[in-house]
Amino acid sequence: MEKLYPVMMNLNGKKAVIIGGGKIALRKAKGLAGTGVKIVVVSPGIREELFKLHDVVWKQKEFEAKDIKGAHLIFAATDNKAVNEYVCQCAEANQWVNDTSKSERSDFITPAVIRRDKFILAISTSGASPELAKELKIELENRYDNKLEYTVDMYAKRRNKK
Ligand SMILES: C[C@@]1(CC(=O)O)c2cc3[nH]c(cc4nc(cc5[nH]c(cc(n2)[C@H]1CCC(=O)O)[C@@](C)(CC(=O)O)[C@@H]5CCC(=O)O)C(CC(=O)O)=C4CCC(=O)O)c(CCC(=O)O)c3CC(=O)O
Ligand SMILES: NC(=O)C1=CN([C@@H]2O[C@H](COP(=O)(O)OP(=O)(O)OC[C@H]3O[C@@H](n4cnc5c(N)ncnc54)[C@H](O)[C@@H]3O)[C@@H](O)[C@H]2O)C=CC1
Repeated sequence: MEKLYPVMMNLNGKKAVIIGGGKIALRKAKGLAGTGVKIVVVSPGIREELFKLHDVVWKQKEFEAKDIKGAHLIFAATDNKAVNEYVCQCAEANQWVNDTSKSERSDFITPAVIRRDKFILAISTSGASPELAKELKIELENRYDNKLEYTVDMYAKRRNKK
């Protein structure tokens, strides 16, 4: 695989479509929540917690190609790998797809994340071991504690004075 490029995205006003309404769909939606992105979930069934999330619109149906029209980000998160593969096939070349069941098929992947307001630490193994990314996150959570919010604000203030 080619090397991956890390980036922090401003998703305000963009559209993300998640195919599937289960555990992994919920995890991806939680990561997107609060970014200002419009989240559409396409799935015959949906977890209650996902349904209740802010900014989520649920289309109760099985996936069809037209469901990803106009989407900037697409998450193929069904428990059916053939459906996930079909989602990838349906995407236009200028759309970004994350196949949660097959990293090599993805245009982007989501890292393990530590967030302290403006401070964001993203940890990735380039898809090699999500489990390790999660373990490292847990290990680093104490090192980068809530105080960091204030440290960032302090540095930002000092910077703005210049
Ligand atoms: C490529 C990637 C694509 C993507 O999902 O974006 C991907 C892919 C896959 N994950 C799989 C399995 C598991 N994933 C987790 C957990 C997490 N997975 C996350 C990210 C990523 N997972 C991306 C790479 C990240 C990197 O750069 O390293 C985390 C970090 C963040 C997040 O989910 O947003 C989140 C931790 C959240 C946290 O911080 O707590 C666990 C453990 C658990 O759930 O507790 C397991 C079970 C153990 C195991 O299998 O290792 C499978 C097999 C599926 C199958 O069996 O079919 C695939 C498919 C494949 O490998 O091809
Ligand atoms: N990337 C990651 O971090 C991980 C990815 N996975 C992958 O994610 C997949 C999903 O896992 P879970 O969310 O736990 O499964 P789940 O069983 O909780 O949810 C599956 C969802 O897919 C929906 N679905 C099924 N067929 C569909 C169709 N044709 N169109 C639209 N929606 C459809 C179901 O209604 C259900 O809501 C797994 O099969 C696995 O391959 C699993 C673990 C971690």
